[in-house]
Amino acid sequence: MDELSFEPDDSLYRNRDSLSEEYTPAEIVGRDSELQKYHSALQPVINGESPDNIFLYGKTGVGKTAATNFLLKQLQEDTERFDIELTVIDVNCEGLSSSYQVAINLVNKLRSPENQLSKTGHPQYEVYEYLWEAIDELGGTVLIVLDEVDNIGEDDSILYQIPRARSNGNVTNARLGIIGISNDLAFRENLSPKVRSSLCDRNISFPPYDAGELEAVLQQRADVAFHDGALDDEVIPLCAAYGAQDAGDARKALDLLRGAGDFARAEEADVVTGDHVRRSREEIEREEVMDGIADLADHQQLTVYALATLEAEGNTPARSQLVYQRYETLCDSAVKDARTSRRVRDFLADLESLSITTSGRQNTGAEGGQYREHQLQHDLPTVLSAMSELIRRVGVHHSIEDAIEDSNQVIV
Ligand SMILES: Nc1ncnc2c1ncn2[C@@H]1O[C@H](COP(=O)(O)OP(=O)(O)OP(=O)(O)O)[C@@H](O)[C@H]1O
Repeated sequence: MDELSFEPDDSLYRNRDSLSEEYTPAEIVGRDSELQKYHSALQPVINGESPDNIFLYGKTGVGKTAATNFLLKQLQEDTERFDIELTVIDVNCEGLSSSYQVAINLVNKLRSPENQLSKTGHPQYEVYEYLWEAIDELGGTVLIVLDEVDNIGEDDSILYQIPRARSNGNVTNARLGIIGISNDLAFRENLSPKVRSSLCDRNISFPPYDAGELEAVLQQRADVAFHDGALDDEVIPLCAAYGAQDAGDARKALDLLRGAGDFARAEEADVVTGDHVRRSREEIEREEVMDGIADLADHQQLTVYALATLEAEGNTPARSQLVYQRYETLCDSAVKDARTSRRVRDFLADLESLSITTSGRQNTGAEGGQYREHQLQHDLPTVLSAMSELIRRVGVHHSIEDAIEDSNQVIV
């Protein structure tokens, strides 16, 4: 061994970073037909022809960005080989809610740091003129990639202006193409016909991954991430099966695998097992539910709070009526007008569909009626900590006094 070389000292991971979002895989697996279509849509570039405008759509985590990065890197290498001038400008439209903002962003990507445009205060036509100028200066073929393009909102004129810039005589020296990427499936449908016909020369749909495709994605990444023999045989099929259930999202499947590796590492296990995967999944679900509760509107959170106090008293599963009474008490304490009991029943149905609570139907027996009973789907401390901000405002109910660290507040 070279004295100065570094050796990984982790017995499980060889390269944990390769499971992260930033890592670019050497190859894209499980997307053969999509890559084929994408490749053929980009073919005009290497022929020195005007590029087609391409629109990629599919749900989150299905490989749209990964396939784009992979193919454009390949295209850049090949254009160099054939002496074709190509510039790729990549803009993620997250946080850019109009064509104006996207155009300024594009201009600034093409300008030197000392020559940047300020973000406001220019007439729109002027920003477009700067853009055409900068693109003409580049010459050759210019591909503009707009990821998460659905953020652009109603002012979508740029999606019309760029594809038409050459035929409108705004750009004469460069061939211009646009690649729009979106995970909002309704976005393309809602584009004005004018924009749709210019932007969508080629539509490429990325469907969710099935379990077999996810296995291929995970296996390829695991070969880089883990030492040989570090994973039990069931680990990858299990992550793939869960990933396929979770909307066929490769990002989630990779997170699950990394979580399992982290559980195994924390307990200094020799191998990652199916049990680690299951615990990783529970942890991820728990975080999702925490986020879900924290995002609820106040009256929905008050409904969860009511159920949590009943749970702390050992009174769950609890009938809707009982939940409602406790909810009214909490509303009083919060100095909020209580919603109707019917509305709270609707909240309880919503909470069940968000996997925050579970509800069951019971028969009343002789009268032949039915009623619903509810309980939390997750442990009480998790739920209470997701609602800590609301509890601070409303006050600590006496039933949860022991479960709250800082219960030095008004007791309801
Ligand atoms: N076929 C694949 N081969 C290897 N890795 C993949 C593949 N598909 C997706 N990934 C990985 O999964 C993660 C999510 O993929 P990607 O960012 O391409 O999804 P996306 O469809 O663009 O999603 P979003 O719409 O949320 O941006 C990335 O870490 C990516 O490297």
